[in-house]
Amino acid sequence: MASRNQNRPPRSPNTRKVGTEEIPLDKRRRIVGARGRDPFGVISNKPEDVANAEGSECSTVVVDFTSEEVEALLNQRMKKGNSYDKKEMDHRADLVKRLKLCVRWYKRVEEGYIQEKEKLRIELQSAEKKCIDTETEMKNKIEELNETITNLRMTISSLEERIAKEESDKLEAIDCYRKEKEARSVAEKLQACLSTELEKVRDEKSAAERKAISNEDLYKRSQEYNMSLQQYNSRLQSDLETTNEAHKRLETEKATIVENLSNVRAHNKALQDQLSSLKASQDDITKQKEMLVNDTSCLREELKQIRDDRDRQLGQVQTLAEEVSKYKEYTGKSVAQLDTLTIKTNALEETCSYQREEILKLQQQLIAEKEKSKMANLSASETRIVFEDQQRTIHELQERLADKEFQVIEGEKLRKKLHNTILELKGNIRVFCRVRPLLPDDATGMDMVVSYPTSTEAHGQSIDLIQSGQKYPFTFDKVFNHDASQQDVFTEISQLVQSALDGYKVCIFAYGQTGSGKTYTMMGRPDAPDLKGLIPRSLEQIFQISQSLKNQGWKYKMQASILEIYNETIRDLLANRSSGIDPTRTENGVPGKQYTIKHDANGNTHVTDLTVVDVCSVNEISSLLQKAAQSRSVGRTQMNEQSSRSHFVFTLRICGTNENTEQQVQGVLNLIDLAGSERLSRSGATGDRLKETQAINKSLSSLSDVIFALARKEEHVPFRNSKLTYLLQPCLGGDSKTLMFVNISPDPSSTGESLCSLRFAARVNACEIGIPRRQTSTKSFDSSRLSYG
Ligand SMILES: Nc1ncnc2c1ncn2[C@@H]1O[C@H](COP(=O)(O)OP(=O)(O)OP(=O)(O)O)[C@@H](O)[C@H]1O
Repeated sequence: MASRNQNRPPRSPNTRKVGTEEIPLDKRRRIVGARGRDPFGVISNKPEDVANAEGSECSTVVVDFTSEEVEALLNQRMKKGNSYDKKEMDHRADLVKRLKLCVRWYKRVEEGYIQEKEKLRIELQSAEKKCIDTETEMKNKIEELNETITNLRMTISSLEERIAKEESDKLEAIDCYRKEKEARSVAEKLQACLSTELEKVRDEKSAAERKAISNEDLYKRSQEYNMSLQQYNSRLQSDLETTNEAHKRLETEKATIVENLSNVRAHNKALQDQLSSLKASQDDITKQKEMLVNDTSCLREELKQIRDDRDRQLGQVQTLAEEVSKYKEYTGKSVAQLDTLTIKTNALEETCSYQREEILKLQQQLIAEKEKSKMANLSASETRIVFEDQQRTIHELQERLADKEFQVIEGEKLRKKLHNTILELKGNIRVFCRVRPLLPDDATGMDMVVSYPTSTEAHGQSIDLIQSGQKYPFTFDKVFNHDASQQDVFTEISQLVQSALDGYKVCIFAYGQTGSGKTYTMMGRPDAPDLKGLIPRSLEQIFQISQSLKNQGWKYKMQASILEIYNETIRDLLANRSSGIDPTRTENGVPGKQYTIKHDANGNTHVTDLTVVDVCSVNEISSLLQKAAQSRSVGRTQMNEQSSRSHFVFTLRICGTNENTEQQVQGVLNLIDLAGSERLSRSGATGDRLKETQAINKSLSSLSDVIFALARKEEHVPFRNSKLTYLLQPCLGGDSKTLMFVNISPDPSSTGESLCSLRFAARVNACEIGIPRRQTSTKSFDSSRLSYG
């Protein structure tokens, strides 16, 4: 790749020091090559050095050289042109060699420069393409990420809903479980109570049964005892009866004995013996009787005792019988109680078994609920994990999004910078030429007046105009021939429209003679989509891009105004003219609108009383353009204009703010259809028509002067010379972008005007670099010649 430094010519070593002291730094060009060797060793007096230098100058190392030095070298040659001695001849030969070297070096540098320019262009194109690719990729990624985020948000909300539902289910289950537990404990307590009561009743029942059995035993024993007592009593009675019978018998025996005694007494004596023996036997019997009486009393006492015992026993039996009956009664009661208790117990047992079943069911339910709760806990924890995962993912995505947004913003900044660099490299002031096709009304039967050189260098940028057999060549940034479509033309300027959105001030002019296609270029035919001009296409692009930049946080506010300048008078084309009266005119002594142009410190232009409309869509703009076209035609009729003799200025102010980066841009897009340039001689002007043509020519030459002065950074810029230039003052110069279309008619009868237009445009075009382009010379061009007189 050719080094940029090759653009500088070599500098002689003997002039180097002087040059460093004398020549200002900004004018000096310094070249640094690869090897660090001074190539101007070759420009010494030694022929071998020269030869070496010729072979090695491609590897030029350090060279300082100025155009003044070359001039000095040439002058030196000229001065010494008259001496012919050998030394002088050698010196000249040496000079010639050095100059040849210089010339060759220049050629190579020029080639290198062209290559470098080409490469730079290719690099810029690829960088631009890359930038566009990155931009679309970023946009796609952002869209993808936005989609993913919305999906994730939806998933999260559904998961949150599920979690909330499951939580409520879980709480319900827990509540249910708690209630069941309480019911179960209450039932268990009741069961325990009833069991103890049942146990008590059972104990009581068994005690009562035991008591009844013992009572029955007692009763039986008492009856048995009673029987035995009755038997004993009857035995005692029979014993008493036998004893009484024995006593009676004894009594009778006594009587018989007594009788026998008397008998015996008689026999007493006889029986004395007997008596004594009888006495003894009587004593025995008395004794026996006493014994028997004792026995009887004993028996009586015993009987009494037995009777007492019997009475006591009877009392006891009675109490026992009472007790038995009481016990029987009690047993009956107990049995009834037992029955009721048994019924109760049965009922309780039933309740118990029912409750046991219920408890079993509840336990099963509880187990199921526990399972459910476990599952719910599991799924909740799983969900929580998923949720946390998703939150992490969201966080990551958000971070990535922020990164991408940052990258997009940086990319956008880079794109803007590159875009602007490209435009600056192309030139902040550019001139395009457009030749319209021949129209049926154009003069025919004559030779073609325009041709397009086809050499590679000039291809697409050159145009030759033939007038009276003489060829006038011109070079512009771009030449559109009669075949170029509206889209072809727009493609070339669309980058400028982007610049307006990026915050730059852009002016696009259409300049040319009447009928050369200015209005066709700027407005086209809005009804036919393919034939739409630059204004509708630019506005469509602006709204499209501003919409697509919304994703990056950009919001745009657009304001449109449309005016025309006729005879140095401003006409508001958006003013309401319901009465059909021009608002600038005074009516009944009331002064009309003034339309004074004012510029503020921020570089904004304000035209007093001018209608400024906020616009949000292309449709709104279309209706504004329609309204302006109507106002323009009404104005023309009122002012008795024959054709388009006014400058049409469409201004769109773009105010963009980025809420993400807090950036602000303020761009202006001016689209201007200039009044047709016309030679005074042609217009056949007299009176008002003459004044009108003079005003147009003055403002056009003023425009060219202003652009020229701005490009050359001249201190005095004559903005106030015309309303048009004063109006556009903040939008011209600096880093503003200016594009001039010079429209040419191929009509052979208007070659003079075409030549004039091309010269005008060539002058504007020359501003960009300050020197004439190709063979187009503007040095001798005087703007006063633009008067077309
Ligand atoms: N590139 C083109 N292709 C086809 N027709 C064209 C082209 N340029 C201009 N014309 C036609 O030429 C005629 C004159 O064009 P236009 O009205 O745009 O010229 P103008 O420079 O605006 O004239 P004026 O200064 O009078 O307004 C129109 O009929 C237009 O349709």
